[in-house]
Amino acid sequence: VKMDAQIANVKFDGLFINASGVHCQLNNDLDELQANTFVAGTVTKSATLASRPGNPRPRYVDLAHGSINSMGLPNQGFDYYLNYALTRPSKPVILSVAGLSVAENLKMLTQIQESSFDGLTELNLSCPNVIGKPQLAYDFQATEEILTAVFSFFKKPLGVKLPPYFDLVHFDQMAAILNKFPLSHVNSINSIGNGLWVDPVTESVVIKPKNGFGGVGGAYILPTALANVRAFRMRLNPAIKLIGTGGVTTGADVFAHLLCGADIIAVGTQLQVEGPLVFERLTNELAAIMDEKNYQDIAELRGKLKTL
Ligand SMILES: O=C(O)c1[nH]c(=O)[nH]c(=O)c1Cl
Repeated sequence: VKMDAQIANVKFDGLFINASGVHCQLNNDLDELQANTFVAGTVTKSATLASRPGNPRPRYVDLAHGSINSMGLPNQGFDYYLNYALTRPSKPVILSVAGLSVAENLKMLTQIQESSFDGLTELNLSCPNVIGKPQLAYDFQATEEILTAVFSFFKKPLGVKLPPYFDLVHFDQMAAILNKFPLSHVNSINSIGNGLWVDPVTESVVIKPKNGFGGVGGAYILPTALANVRAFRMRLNPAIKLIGTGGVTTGADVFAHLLCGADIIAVGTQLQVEGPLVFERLTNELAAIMDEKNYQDIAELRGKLKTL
């Protein structure tokens, strides 16, 4: 079964990447994914200029049908990941940046522009867990302003990582903004921000930061992820590709994301729970579904979701 995709000048020989934040903080984590036959590319942990320890622990917990996290952007610092991208990969590396200010984002993007990096860059506009900082992409004016500033000098392929939206008018408004820019891709969705999990035994929250509020991932968020992928596919210029992230735990979930229009599939919580073997399982489960339906190539079904 033919499973590949292209975003800008970057060819992915397969469908699967990790979701940023999972299995991608250190070189060894990234190398392990790069070496995995069923992984088509890797995304680095979103970087800030300086390295960060992140929020106090416990800051990640697996739940019955997903996860909750308030990591707080722990990362090795931007240079570490740029260096990895420049020296190590056999497969595409997507460089994720999440500066704590517009200026910090512009600084990192300038360094990428001036470097020999020729892969994809992803501007994370949706981290929900930096205390005191909003998820930038919920502010439409600020989003348009930062993208205008970025594209005034950044000439390499650039995508954005978006939070989930929950209102059709918001899809219209955000897509109208994004369509103004020569984006390589949109990665939708990030975790559903500021969920809360309660342990009835301890009568307590389960993560320490932010009084227990954190981004929700995993099966809980699949319907929201599918809606966002579909909504943006229906609204964005076809030249803007889609990375479908959120809620993928089975081959059927992958198939659903593809029907909604995803070009590439990112796996987060299920990768955290199951480890890199998840990619072989998802590949096999998807291939079985495609065989059963007599599809030879993903291109035959991508974006072809039917309505009633
Ligand atoms: O707390 C985090 O590090 C984090 N956690 C998320 O669920 N999404 C993000 O984009 C980030 Cl940056």
